Amino acid sequence: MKSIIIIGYMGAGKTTVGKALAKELGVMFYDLDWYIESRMRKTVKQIFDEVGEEGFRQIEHNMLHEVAEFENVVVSCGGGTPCFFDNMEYMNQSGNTIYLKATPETLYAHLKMGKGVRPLLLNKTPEEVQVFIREQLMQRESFYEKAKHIIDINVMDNLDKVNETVQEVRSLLNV
Ligand SMILES: Nc1ncnc2c1ncn2[C@@H]1O[C@H](COP(=O)(O)OP(=O)(O)O)[C@@H](O)[C@H]1O
Ligand SMILES: O=C(O)C1=C[C@@H](OP(=O)(O)O)[C@@H](O)[C@H](O)C1
Ligand SMILES: [Mg+2]
Repeated sequence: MKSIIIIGYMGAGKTTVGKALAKELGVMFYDLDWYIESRMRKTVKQIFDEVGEEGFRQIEHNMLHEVAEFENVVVSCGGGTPCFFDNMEYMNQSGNTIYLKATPETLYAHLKMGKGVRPLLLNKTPEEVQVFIREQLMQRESFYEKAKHIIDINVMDNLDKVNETVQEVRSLLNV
């Protein structure tokens, strides 16, 4: 199986869906943020604090090249991964890319439920976060839409939807 690479904005469910998909397929799962954290022995937040977003993007680019070398795996990227360097073209060459596409409202609802720390969203009021998501999604969409496959994620009010998305990916890729 060609590796499956999941992309999309923060809160789309890349990590959640990727993990469930890999489990079902019985293949290894790599979340790029987790991979970075274990290789650097620092959290994503610590990396942002120490070397800024620019430093993080360089590390992310390097680590992407490590995980994309693995065969027969599922990889979940960070929301910004496709938008820097030639990462998107590189991912399209290395595997089957899938964009989990969601509305700003769904993304915000997911992010509010989740406990994960996202440096780009810190120190903002709820209103500011919603505006930020809408604006950044518009800037990033053209990168995301280069993915080989796009799956629309509707408002997800329960985790059964994760399984629905996993089945959708499987039928799309015939895996
Ligand atoms: N299909 C879904 N239904 C409900 N909640 C979801 C779904 N997918 C993700 N979530 C929740 O949204 C939050 C963000 O998901 P996550 O997988 O971390 O997104 P990403 O990796 O794209 O930023 C998590 O708290 C997760 O439990
Ligand atoms: O969108 C982004 O620029 C980022 C998304 C995060 O990953 P998730 O999309 O899994 O939250 C993480 O890589 C970092 O906080 C930056
Ligand atoms: Mg994630």
